[in-house]
Amino acid sequence: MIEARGLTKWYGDRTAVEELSFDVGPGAVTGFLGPNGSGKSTTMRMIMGLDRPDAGEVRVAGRAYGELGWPLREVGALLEARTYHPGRSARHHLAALAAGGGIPRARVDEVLRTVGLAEVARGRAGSFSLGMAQRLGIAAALLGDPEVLLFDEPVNGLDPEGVRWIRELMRGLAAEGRTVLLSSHLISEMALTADHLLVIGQGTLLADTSVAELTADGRTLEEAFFRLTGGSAEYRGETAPAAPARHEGRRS
Ligand SMILES: Nc1ncnc2c1ncn2[C@@H]1O[C@H](COP(=O)(O)OP(=O)(O)OP(=O)(O)O)[C@@H](O)[C@H]1O
Repeated sequence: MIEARGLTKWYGDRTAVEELSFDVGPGAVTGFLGPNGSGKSTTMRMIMGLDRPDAGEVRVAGRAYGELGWPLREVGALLEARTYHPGRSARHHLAALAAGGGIPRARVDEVLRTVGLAEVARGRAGSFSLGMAQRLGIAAALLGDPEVLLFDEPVNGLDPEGVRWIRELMRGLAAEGRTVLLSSHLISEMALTADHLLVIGQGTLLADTSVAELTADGRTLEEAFFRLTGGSAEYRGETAPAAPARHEGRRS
């Protein structure tokens, strides 16, 4: 269970997250959706104790992250790929995390097999592709066999087989009764993976609802998302490149 109450974060005079309150419950995949810059990563960082809220609080398994005795055994997260030393092997990286987190060494080989990196686990992780780095980040999140899991854009860089694998992994973790919070910009993928959705725009909560409810009137999840976030996208490109100004010559 993740419980956020009045969660607020400013960067200078910019409000990244404002008065966010929500619960993420066990036994389901909860999708975390929002346009670029809407505050998803900031929220996940606050859940993981990496950013301090300016107001409000967030609890994981009933406690603030900093109060957890063995945090890796309570909550696992993939927030960014490539958070390892490039000269270390995947196996060495995970073994160091296990040693520091009170996790049996045997878990290292288990999670390497789960994410499909067992064959390459002795090579330098610095040579990993983005997809392999994502898999290593997922292995680190799973290492402590935690009840609560957070994944920020886990399908980033994964090939179609990897995307399908992530979907099945997320669904499997939820089916085991775990709490799974998943952010992704791939709405079609979210429609296949998530049971519940938190939608944010400009740092505030726009919807806390089930996927079924959001699409009950026959709209696709993408249509529902655009309707919810229509006014809150911070960055928008042009639909066609602007034509260069023409200097019309004087005709005689
Ligand atoms: N370390 C930081 N310093 C200053 N501003 C920041 C910092 N981190 C985030 N922000 C700002 O906070 C806001 C929320 O950013 P955040 O990265 O949480 O959004 P996001 O929803 O994860 O975006 P994306 O989908 O693009 O990853 C943005 O306006 C961003 O510029």
